[in-house]
Formats: sequence, C-alpha cells, structure tokens
Amino acid sequence: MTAAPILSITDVHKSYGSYPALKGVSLDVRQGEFIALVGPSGCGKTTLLKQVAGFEDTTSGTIRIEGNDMAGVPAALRPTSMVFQKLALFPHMTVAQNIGFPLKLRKVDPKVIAGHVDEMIRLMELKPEYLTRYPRALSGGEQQRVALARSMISSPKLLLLDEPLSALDVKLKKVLQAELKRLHRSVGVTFVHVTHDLEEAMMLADRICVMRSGKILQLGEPSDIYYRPADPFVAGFIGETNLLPITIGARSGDQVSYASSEIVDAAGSLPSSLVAADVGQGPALMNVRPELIRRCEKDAHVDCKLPATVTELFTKGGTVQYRARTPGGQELAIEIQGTSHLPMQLGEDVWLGWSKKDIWVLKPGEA
Ligand SMILES: Nc1ncnc2c1ncn2[C@@H]1O[C@H](COP(=O)(O)OP(=O)(O)OP(=O)(O)O)[C@@H](O)[C@H]1O
Repeated sequence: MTAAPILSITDVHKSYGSYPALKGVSLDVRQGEFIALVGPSGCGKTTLLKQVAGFEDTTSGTIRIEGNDMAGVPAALRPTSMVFQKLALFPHMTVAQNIGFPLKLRKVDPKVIAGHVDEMIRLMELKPEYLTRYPRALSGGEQQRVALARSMISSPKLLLLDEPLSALDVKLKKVLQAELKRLHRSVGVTFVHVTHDLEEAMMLADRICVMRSGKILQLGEPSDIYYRPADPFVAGFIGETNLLPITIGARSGDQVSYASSEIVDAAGSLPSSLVAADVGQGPALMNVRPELIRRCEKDAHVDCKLPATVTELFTKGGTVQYRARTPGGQELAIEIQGTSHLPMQLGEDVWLGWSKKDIWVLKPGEA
C-alpha cells in the first residue's frame, strides 16, 4: 500500500456489558476503495460500522480517519455518512427536504442547499418531480436512492452502508447494485458496505472482509477469498465448496507430494503455490469449487479424478447442480453450466475430474 489509508482501524474491541462484540479488529481501507464486510449474523459487522461512524464509543483500540484519531469526536463531526437497511427517511419531509437535511443541520444557506439537492437528484438519477413528494409516494428502490442522495450531500469521505439493499426485491436489488457501483466510480468516495449477499460482495467490492465472532478471518480481493480461502469456514461461507481430505507429504522444489484414499492423481503432487503457507505435513483439505468439477472417463488424462454415484440433481436455470457420493462416503457438490441435456443421471456411477489450477489446499479447521 503506497498512500496512507483513509480509514485505519487498529485492535478495536467493543463489549456490550460483558459480551465482546468486537475482539481486536484491525483493518486499513485505502482512499476510494469499495470494501464489503460479510459474515454470519451477529458477527459484529454493524457494530464495526457504528464505531467508525461514532455512534458508539469503542471499548479499546484506535480508529483513524485520514490520519486523525477519532476518539472523542462525535458522529456529526466525523467525515462519514451511514445508510441503514431500514430507511431512516423523515416521513413528514418532502424528498428535497430529506436530501437537504444534513446541510440544513449545518445551517447552510437554503439557496445553496437547493443547488446541492438538484445535483444529488441528478447523481442518483431521480426524477426532478419527486422533489416535492413525500417518501410514502415513492417505491422502495426510489426511497433507497433518496437515502443515498441524503448520505452523499454532505460530501463524506467515507460512506458506511449497512445492508441498504437487503429489503428490496431481487430485480430492484440488481438495478441498485449497478447504481451503487456507478456511484462509487463517479464520486471516488470510499465505501464500506455490509451485506449478507455474497454475490453482491463479489460483484461490487475491491476487497472483501470476512468476519466471524467479532474477528476478521480474511481480507482480500474477491478472487482471493473465493479461490484461496484462509480456512474451511471462509471456504464454505463464500459459496458452496468441496473440501476433500488429503495427506500432505514432503516438499521438493516447487512441488508438494500428497496422498488421498479417493483421488486418482498420476502425479501425486501439487505446485506449492496451491498450498496455503500454514499447511505442514499431515492432514489437509483440497478445496475444489463445484463449477470446476466435470464428468470424465475413467481413463481420462485429467489432473485429479475420482469415482462417485450421483445422488441428487437440481436444475437451476442455465446450470445443473448435482450431489454425488464417493465410495468412501465423501459428499460432493458439482455445478455444470448451460446444458440442454443432462450430462449425468440420478443414480449413475460416474468419474468426476478437475484440473489443479484453481484448487487450493488449506489446513483443516472449524467449518
Ligand atoms: N446495543 C447492544 N447491546 C447488547 N448487545 C448488542 C448491542 N448491539 C449489538 N449487540 C450484539 O453484538 C453482536 C454483534 O451485533 P451486530 O449487529 O454487529 O452483528 P451483525 O454482524 O451486524 O449481524 P447482522 O448480520 O444480523 O446484522 C450480536 O450478538 C448482537 O446481539
């Protein structure tokens, strides 16, 4: 990282009574970055946003924005703006009054406010005739755009988004996701976005931060998180996956030998670049995503293959999802794209193969 981070969170703890909601979180966010915070319900995502926004005092640790320690700085004086899942639009104010409210609080001249409101309306692609309407006369998606417009009007350095799209239907959500991405590109503001939707996180974020039980498990680019998860929990949380038990042997040059009771691999070794640094000799897990697995012939020249019986199949639009079981009892998930005929039938004995380039070997642990 060359430039100083716009947001620097160092060893932040937050307890509610005796309950530790954040247990030593450290995170640096670069200027203009789009960070997605993901993790199971209750892992501390909203709590972390609240500490950054200044809605709550941290129990210990430091939060710096543009290098300035935020300890004791009230929310209103922080260069942040937060958008909530449940809209906090004022029902008795028009759209224009709602959007302009943060500037009114700062006693900005009403004419100047009107100019900024017009700018925000254009930025959020809201129709000018909405300005005089009340929130109840807008759709859910339009209300969320008004909320975004209001959060942007005070030119925050950091926009904190707490699941702003989760209440919208799927179609509208897609539209607003594209809007968020466009907004982020056009304004250059740094976004920290909490979401339950992993596809949304993958699609929007420059880096994804995976949290669990008040801690950060992994921070990385979407492809890193997806293809090189830090542990079995991240691997399974970030999409369906297969974790196949293997035994790691000796390293020799850039290859690591391995053995498996089920996987047939003529080479019996893996490039060490596919093995996480903390994996030593002994038990490990080979992470193989469902979409990397294909049906193959028994004598096919593929990097890895194993026999299995198809136990379930679900057609899902352009893809077919299968479940299969190996003779050793390993359950496998397989996803095959865009076929008009079914490549495998229920109950069929098949061989399944994959190439090594997108696998990842990680240490066993709590999934
Ligand atoms: N004001 C509070 N008093 C007591 N406990 C709280 C308070 N706020 C949050 N918690 C607890 O802290 C933990 C973290 O909550 P938080 O809202 O940050 O989770 P989250 O990851 O945002 O969850 P979700 O995805 O469900 O929104 C939860 O167990 C929650 O019950």
